Amino acid sequence: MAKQIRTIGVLTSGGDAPGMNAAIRAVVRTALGNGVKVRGIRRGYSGLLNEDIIDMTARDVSDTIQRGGTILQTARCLDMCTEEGQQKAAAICKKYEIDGLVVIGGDGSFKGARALSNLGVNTIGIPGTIDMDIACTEYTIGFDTAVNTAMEAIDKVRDTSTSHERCSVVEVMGRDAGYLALWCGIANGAEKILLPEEHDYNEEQIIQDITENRKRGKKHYIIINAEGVGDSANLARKIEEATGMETRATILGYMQRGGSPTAKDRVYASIMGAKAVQLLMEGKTNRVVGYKHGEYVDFDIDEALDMQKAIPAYQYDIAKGLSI
Ligand SMILES: Nc1ncnc2c1ncn2[C@@H]1O[C@H](COP(=O)(O)OP(=O)(O)OP(=O)(O)O)[C@@H](O)[C@H]1O
Ligand SMILES: O=P(O)(O)OC[C@H]1O[C@](O)(CO)[C@@H](O)[C@@H]1O
Ligand SMILES: [Mg+2]
Repeated sequence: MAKQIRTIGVLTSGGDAPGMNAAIRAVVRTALGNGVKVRGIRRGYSGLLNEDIIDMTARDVSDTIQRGGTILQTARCLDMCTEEGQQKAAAICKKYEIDGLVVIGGDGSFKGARALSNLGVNTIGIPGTIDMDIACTEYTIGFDTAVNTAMEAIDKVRDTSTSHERCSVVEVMGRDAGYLALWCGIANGAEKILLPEEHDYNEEQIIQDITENRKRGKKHYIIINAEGVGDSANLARKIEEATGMETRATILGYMQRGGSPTAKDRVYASIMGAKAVQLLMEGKTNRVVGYKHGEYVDFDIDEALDMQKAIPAYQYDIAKGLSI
């Protein structure tokens, strides 16, 4: 029979994502509603290693569902990538009598969760990342807010680009993943989308395309460039030199990760947060919550991390076809 869970820990890790607070709230209230104590771990794995741990009540998460960022703070913690750091983190969980840990973050954070699971800490991951790069789930908390924020910003860039008949290189987040760039590319009707996953990015071809577009009477040329491709200012300079079309680079940056979560992010976060606690209460460990084929599901973390996710070629091709 599974050991009864008396205390649950919760932390957020990696880049913050809108909806993380809704997930924390759901974890806290589902646990407390089932007579389980909650310890909030501040600053991700860094806070765990520094024993930055607080008891949480239902009131601690009042008035947070609508707030961006994470009330628990977050961090990227290199020590957690070492065996020594992982052993220490597991020992601290035991010291604070944490029978189950909920980790809200991206693929990197899940690797830390897997390490803790292997060291005997029951751990469940919730996908919270604006990158949407977790293969086992069709949705990650934060993506909808981020893509809508970026889309609205790019609409504004487009207005001024059209008015001045300029080219704009707009850099969106995504160091390794191009989902945000692809979605903005389609939603904003961009002429070109540059993704970290596509290695066929060809400056000559972009320059030729811009020249042909001008001949066809297009008033602007919008390039959505993912952070992983980067170098937007340099690309803008080269385009201007080669085509004579005034070209500006706009880096949207952290505005994409901030802001109040959309209804979609709040709802997914609330359900995933509650499900994570239910899994721990069933004695499960080393699982990650996901959303697949219209249902909330869970996967083994090892299997989830082994799954591959590629940019859908079909969607990318359609985006190209619509940009004529
Ligand atoms: N291989 C690993 N083993 C143990 N812990 C890891 C490992 N990789 C990452 N982590 C931990 O998870 C933290 C967050 O990872 P990372 O910076 O990749 O962000 P993420 O969770 O993928 O989120 P996002 O990509 O949305 O910013 C790292 O700072 C580190 O503490
Ligand atoms: O500057 P930071 O905090 O390392 O974050 C940048 C990275 O994190 C993400 O924003 C995801 O949170 C990636 O898209 C990006 O590459
Ligand atoms: Mg990641």
